[in-house]
Amino acid sequence: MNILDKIVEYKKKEVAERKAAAPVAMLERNGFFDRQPLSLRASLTDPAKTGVIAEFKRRSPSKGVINDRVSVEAVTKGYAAAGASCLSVLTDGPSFGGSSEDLMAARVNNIPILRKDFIVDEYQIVEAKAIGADVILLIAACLSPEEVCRLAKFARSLGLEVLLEIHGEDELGHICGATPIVGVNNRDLKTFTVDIESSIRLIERIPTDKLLIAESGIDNVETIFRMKDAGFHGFLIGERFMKEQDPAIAFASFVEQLKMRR
Ligand SMILES: O=C(O)c1ccccc1NCC(=O)[C@H](O)[C@H](O)COP(=O)(O)O
Repeated sequence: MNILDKIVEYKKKEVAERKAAAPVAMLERNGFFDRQPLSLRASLTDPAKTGVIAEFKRRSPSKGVINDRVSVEAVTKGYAAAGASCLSVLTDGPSFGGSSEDLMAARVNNIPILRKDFIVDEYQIVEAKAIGADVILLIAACLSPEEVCRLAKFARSLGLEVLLEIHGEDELGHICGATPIVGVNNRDLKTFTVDIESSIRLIERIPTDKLLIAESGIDNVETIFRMKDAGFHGFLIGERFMKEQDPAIAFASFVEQLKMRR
């Protein structure tokens, strides 16, 4: 069994336990449930912003501990102030050291927030709304095409946007009418190999009406410009900033480099 299958197997157990402890009706009473979500699409296409989805990520299966000394509130405020189009906050505990509390702490910011987790059940989408997320991630490698379309439609019925993540050609069939935003993960989540070139090749096969996000392994502005030229509209970046002592300062200096190249 590969690491992704293990994560998903554990996730299903975790969700079943949470469902029993806090039924949906209870989540709907959470403070954030009735707020109007912000739009990732609008933010990504705003020329005043960077197109970067800046991620708060304490650790990962591929890298172990990245940074466990910083506060989610301070880092995400810095990301937002420096021009992030969106925040991505890991809410998975066992593999990434994240939590729902992290996302709620990031909600002090007035830009869209992606709930970064392994979503396998409608319950997690209700949770996402209840903790203040605006966007959810659906990972093709964890779901069938039918599950993607069902979960995406459910998220949209709650006013949330959906980022569908694919990695290889074999996942192109997961794209559907309910998934207008498609992310191409440069990292193979089963082997952790990162390959920017294969993502660039893959986008030629994605319908041209989709908003495209490049994800993972982006560590310099040159890569952003290459990927922009190839047709990507947004860039999800975690470790490049989180590995630094002050991720917000690292992001601000990255943004300066982006501006100089414009
Ligand atoms: O990052 C991992 O090791 C990982 C392993 C298994 C499943 C998912 C994983 N990462 C999730 C992500 O998609 C990244 O956190 C995100 O794209 C940012 O990547 P990076 O800029 O390389 O930190």
